[in-house]
This record gives sequence, C-alpha cells and structure tokens, in this order.
Amino acid sequence: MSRQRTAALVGNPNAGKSALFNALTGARQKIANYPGVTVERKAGRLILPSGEPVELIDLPGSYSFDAASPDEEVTRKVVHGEFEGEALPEVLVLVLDAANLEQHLVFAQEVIALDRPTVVALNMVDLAERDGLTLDPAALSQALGVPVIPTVAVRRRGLDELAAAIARAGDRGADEGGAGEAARARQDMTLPERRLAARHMARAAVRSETARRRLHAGLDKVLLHPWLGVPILFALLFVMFQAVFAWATPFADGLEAGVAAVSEWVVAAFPGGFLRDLVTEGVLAGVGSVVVFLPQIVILFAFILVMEASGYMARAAYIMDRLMARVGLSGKSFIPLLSSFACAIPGIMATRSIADPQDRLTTILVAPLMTCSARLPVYALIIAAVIPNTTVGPGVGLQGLVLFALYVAGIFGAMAAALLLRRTVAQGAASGFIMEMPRYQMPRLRDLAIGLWQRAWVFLRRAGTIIFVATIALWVLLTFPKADPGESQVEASFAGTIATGVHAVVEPIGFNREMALALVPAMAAREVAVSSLATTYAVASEDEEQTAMALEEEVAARWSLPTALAFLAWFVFAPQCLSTIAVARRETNGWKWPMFMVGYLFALAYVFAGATYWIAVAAGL
Ligand SMILES: Nc1nc2c(ncn2[C@@H]2O[C@H](COP(=O)(O)OP(=O)(O)OP(=O)(O)O)[C@@H](O)[C@H]2O)c(=O)[nH]1
Ligand SMILES: [Mg+2]
Repeated sequence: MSRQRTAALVGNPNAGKSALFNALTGARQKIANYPGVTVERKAGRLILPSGEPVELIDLPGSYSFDAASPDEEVTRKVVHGEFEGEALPEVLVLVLDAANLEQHLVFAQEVIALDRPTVVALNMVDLAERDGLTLDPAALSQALGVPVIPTVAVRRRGLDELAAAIARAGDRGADEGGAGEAARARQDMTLPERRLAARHMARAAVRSETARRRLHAGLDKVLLHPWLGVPILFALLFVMFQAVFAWATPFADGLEAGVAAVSEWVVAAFPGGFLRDLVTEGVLAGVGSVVVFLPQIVILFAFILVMEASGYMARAAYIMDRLMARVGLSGKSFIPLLSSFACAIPGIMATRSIADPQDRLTTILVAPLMTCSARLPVYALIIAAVIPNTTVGPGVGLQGLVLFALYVAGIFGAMAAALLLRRTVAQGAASGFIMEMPRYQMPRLRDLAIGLWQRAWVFLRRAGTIIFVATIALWVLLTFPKADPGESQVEASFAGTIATGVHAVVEPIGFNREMALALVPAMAAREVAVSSLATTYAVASEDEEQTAMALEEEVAARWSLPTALAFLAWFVFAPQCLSTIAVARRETNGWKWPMFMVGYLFALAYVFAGATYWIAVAAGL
C-alpha cells in the first residue's frame, strides 16, 4: 500500500486558505474577512479525481518564514517537516489573493524558493474582476515556475482543476522537486529584492486593467500608505477647520446683521414691556445667537458628507485602526466615534455593531469626548471673541488652528481615556478589524444637498425647540424677581442666586458668574451656553443702560483670555448633555455606567479647565 498523501495550504493571512480548505474537504473551519483567523493547523480529507484520498492541512496565514508570532511558527514548522508527529507535506498549495497580488507574491517567493512540489491557487479572482482587473494565470505560472489555478473558494470555482493539479504535483513528487530554476533563483534574494520582483511579476500578470482600477489602486497606495496615510488624514481635517472659519464668516455676518435688524425693528415698532423684552432678549438675542452658527455647521457637514460619499471615510477608519489598536480599541469603534462628531447619541447607538462587550462599553464611555456639532457654536463664539483673526502662515488662520486643536484635544482625550479604561474597568484584548473598503466614487450633488439639508434642519429644529425653551426659561429666571431701582437685575433675579451657587464651585478654575450661570441650562443642549450668555448680557446691558452689543463683542470686552481658554477646555471634556446620558443608560441597561461617565468627564473638565486657566495666568496671557 502506498503511503498517505499529504498537502498543506500556505499563504498570507486572509487569502482564503480556510475557505478553500472547507470547499475541498467539506470541513467547517472558521473563516472570516480579517487576517489571523486560523491560528492552529487543522487536517481534513480531500478526495482526488482518481478517488485517492489526500490529507489536506489548513495552516495559519503567514507573512514570512522568519516571523515570530506563535501561529506563524506553526506554519513554518509544518512546512519544514519539523512539526511533532507530522510528516513533511508532499505538496504545498500556495494560496494568493488575486486582488492583492503584489503583496501576496512576497511570501510566495519564499515558498517557491523551498523548491518543493507546489501548486498556486490564484484565489478571489471574482474580487479582482469586480474591481476591473483581469489576470493572466499562464504568465504568472511562467514567472513562478509552478502551475497556477484560478479559484473562487466561496463559489467553489476552480476546485476540480486545483485537485487535479495537486494530484499531478504529487505524482511528479520529490524527485522532480518544485519550481527548479525559478526556485534556485529566489533562494538568496533579500526582502527588498523580493518586493521588487513581486511588483514586476504582479504587473506582468495583468491581462487587462480598467483605467478606473488603476486610478483607484494609485489613490489607495497614497491614502493608505503606512506613513503618509495619517498626515494626509490630519491635513484634510485641518483644511476642514480652516474652512469652517474662513468660508462661514460672510454668511454668519449676514445672519447676525439680519437678527440685529429684526431686533431693532421690534424695539421701534412695539411699546416697551415684558413681551418686547422676551422677544428681544430671549428669542432674538438668545436663540438668534445660536442660529448664526448655521453656516459653520453646514460647512463642517459638507466636508464630512463628501468624505463619506467618496469612500474616503472607510479608509480613514482603516488608517486609524492601527492607532486605535494601541489604545485597546479596534477600527470597529471608529465608525461610532466618527458619528459622535455629529452627535454622541447616534454614535453610542452605533456601538451595537461591536460584538465584544468590553470593547463596546469603552466606546460608549469615550464617545462624548468626540467633539459633537453642538460644541461648534460654543467654540466658534469664544474663538471669534478672544482669538485674533490673524494668520500664522500662508493660508493658515489662527482661529481655524485653535478650532483644530480643540478637536484634536477631544480625540486625544478619548484615546487616553480608552487606554485607561481598557486597563482598568473594561479589560480585554483588542479584536481584529473587519471592514471591506468601499469603492471610490464621485459624491453625487443631489445626495450631498439632501444630506446637508437634513443636518441644517436638525440644527434649526433644536434651536426652535430645546434651545428656545431653555433660553426662555433662563430669561424668566433672569427677569424675576424684579430688582429695586439701582440694583442689578441679574444679581437680584432667581438666576442670579443660582449663579452665585454654581460660581462658588467654578470660581477656582477661572469662570465668571455669567459662565457659571450658562453651564446649568447648557445641560439641556450645549448650544444653550451661547444663547444663555447672550440673554444674560442682553438683560444686564438693559440695566446698565448701555445699548446691547453683539455677543461676540460682549465676550471680547468682558472676559480675560485665561477665562475664555478655561471655558473652551471645559467644553472639550464636560458631559454637557442630558440626552447623551439617557442614551448611555439605555444602551448599558442601568445607571452605573452613565454615572461613571458623568463623573469622570466632569472631573476631567474641571481639572483641564483649571489647569488651562492657571497656566494661562502664569504665562501672563
Ligand atoms: N469573494 C471571495 N471571497 C473569498 C474567497 N475566498 C475566501 N473569501 C473570503 O475571504 C475571507 C478570508 O477567508 P479565510 O479563508 O478566512 O482566509 P485565510 O487565508 O484562512 O485567513 P487566515 O486564517 O487569517 O490566515 C473570508 O471572508 C472568505 O469568505 C473568494 O474566492 N472570493
Ligand atoms: Mg484560515
């Protein structure tokens, strides 16, 4: 009786080895679309066309035989016949991903250099074709010196041909070896030489490639580059924040002038009294002060929507994955965190796609640190008031730079918090990244317009509902009880009493009374911080018998720079939104984690606002 025939599947991670193994042997090995799924050898039985059985071994994916990880070590040992209780496999089945041929051909050459009976399964040709790439198996076979069989493991395409090729390679057997000349040529090659050869072979194996595929592959080379990718992403975000200030200003000025004109008309047309004050101080000064930030919101979302629609956002997630892995999160958390730039509520809901409970909890707890669009009016107001509108380089405005820094501070805060949480209350290992890159696309103008309209509408609806109600409530608290003649209305009011209480807590971190008062209604929605400042100053200026100034000018005149910076630092961290807390409660099924979240975020806000204030004071700002 002849001895048991054996073959082993080798190749890069995620080439489809286990998928082929399952298709060839009827086994049910776990397959998934990310590298490192198989971590042990696994044997199954493949029946050749002749009816003869072959023991087929599925191996962990590998980038090189020199590699150090324990799963790759298994592959190296089995392939070299050093694995305990395992004979040297007769035939090596080298699995390559046709859509990533150049990458996969690097390790492939190491396998070919062994000069053993080898068959190449050129897998995933369906994906290559979908991208507009047709390969020439004959050319590749010629270059590698071994048979090349195109396959689609998941559709069982090319399996019979592959089995037949395995049989032929086994029959020729050890006496003829593998690739011969082609193998010997590769034995002394260095890694850079292999990379270069891989590029040449991959190019030579292309039968046809659409212009679009070439363009997209070129774009990916740059945008997903291990070193270039991150600076490009940050440069894009940088431009976005510059634009938020540079482009919005004329529109915002126009809106502001409009609100002022309406206010003047109301003052002229109606007799003075309770109702007129409500309209001018509460509605127009308060709510109007928020509405003027509509252009900024629209520009911010225009950038985000274009990045999403073009296919870049998924690439950003891919780039960020490695960074996120360092803090114990995966690229899976990127999408929820990204949505949190709009608002933490959909962001927290999007964590439902994260399978690992600790991973998910961490993402929920740090989501409020991503800068939601409700902070934009607060940031934009304070920056416009206290940061000079100068440039610090060609085309680089200081105001945009500060805004960018605030967003980055939020991101770093979230990453640092995730790192700590993963080490303490939400321990666990980071899981792998699962995401298919969507195709690049020209964003469609119509979709863009609809998306922007929806965002603008959400913002205006907030202004008309929650912000309106909170501001009116504050105005009422500021207006009653009425002050005696000569006494300050703000001081005498209910709101003044509240302000005194809150101010005692936040005075050490440099906040003034109006800021302290603004923090309370801002729990309803962060933008209310802006409207309540506007309303407070409107009421105050009335009893100081001044003409009301624009809010920005009031802030510029009344706040010191350290105070203003401390307020910005506070808003980077503070959990200033009740709806977010409510959603966190729902998604974690209890009060424990939302309370923890509120606690640590307030603590962070207090510490960082205080540090900012005292450092700024010490620096003489
Ligand atoms: N479209 C398509 N998908 C495939 C093909 N072969 C495998 N896949 C998919 O590719 C992914 C990776 O397949 P696996 O079989 O797990 O890859 P592997 O080489 O075993 O990966 P490791 O175990 O990590 O080394 C899975 O999502 C498969 O469903 C193919 O020919 N065409
Ligand atoms: Mg596998």
